[in-house]
Amino acid sequence: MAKLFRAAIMGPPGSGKGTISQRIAQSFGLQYLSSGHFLREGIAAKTEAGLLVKTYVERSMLVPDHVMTRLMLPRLEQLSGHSWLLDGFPRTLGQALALNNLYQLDLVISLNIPYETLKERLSDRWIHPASGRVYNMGFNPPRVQGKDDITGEPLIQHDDDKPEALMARLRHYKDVAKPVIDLYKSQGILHSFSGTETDRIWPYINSLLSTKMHTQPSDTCQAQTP
Ligand SMILES: Nc1nc2c(ncn2[C@@H]2O[C@H](COP(=O)(O)OP(=O)(O)O)[C@@H](O)[C@H]2O)c(=O)[nH]1
Ligand SMILES: Nc1ncnc2c1ncn2[C@@H]1O[C@H](COP(=O)(O)OP(=O)(O)O)[C@@H](O)[C@H]1O
Repeated sequence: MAKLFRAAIMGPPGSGKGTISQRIAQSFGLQYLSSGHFLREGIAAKTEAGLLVKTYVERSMLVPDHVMTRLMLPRLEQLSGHSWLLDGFPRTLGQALALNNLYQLDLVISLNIPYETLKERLSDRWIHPASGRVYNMGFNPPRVQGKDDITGEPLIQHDDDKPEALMARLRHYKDVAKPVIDLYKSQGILHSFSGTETDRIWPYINSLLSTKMHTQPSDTCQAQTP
């Protein structure tokens, strides 16, 4: 059977994880799972998971590791037989170790983007809440202002994308991510990319993935089949 490919993308809020993940999913056919989107979906649908995490997500606090792993690991089990890309999970060392017990990641992408760039991007970020599609009024504006391209539904902004909340979020991200990054570095699977423009970083990621997925045959065709 073809070897499955398993990857994760890390980086501070606004670093382009969602944007790059969408390109990876489209170009390489990986199943894409964003923890933030998954949690918000549960909250909107008032599922058991949604009720459990609501207070944390609404205050931009990390959901405790035991809750997060209890939600995400079964979700990954549903993707067995597919190659996948995780965005936003694992975020802590505890989550990374729990994931490690079940799956060996093939590749972790880490994005290093300067603070000023993050601030500018997030103040301009608009989201279609139902799908998680992300727009930016300068970089990739919707076709009709304030409306999602596919559904025509209204776009929203997250409160915690405002500059006053950003510095604390970034500091917190760095503290929590460091041991996770160190773990993946020690496993030899971490690849870091720095820059201020997604379009300049993307060709390097594209070529890295082409090489990695080419050297180990993947199930990308299966992954695209519903
Ligand atoms: N100006 C600009 N905006 C970008 C670029 N890459 C992504 N964005 C926008 O920056 C915001 C944050 O990107 P996103 O992918 O949501 O980052 P995430 O928080 O790491 O998932 C979104 O509004 C994107 O459309 C870029 O190269 N330039
Ligand atoms: N891996 C995770 N561990 C704990 N909480 C998480 C995780 N992923 C997402 N969350 C929760 O969901 C919220 C939104 O996540 P996300 O969309 O990734 O945005 P951000 O990058 O701003 O944290 C977070 O503020 C947090 O409450």
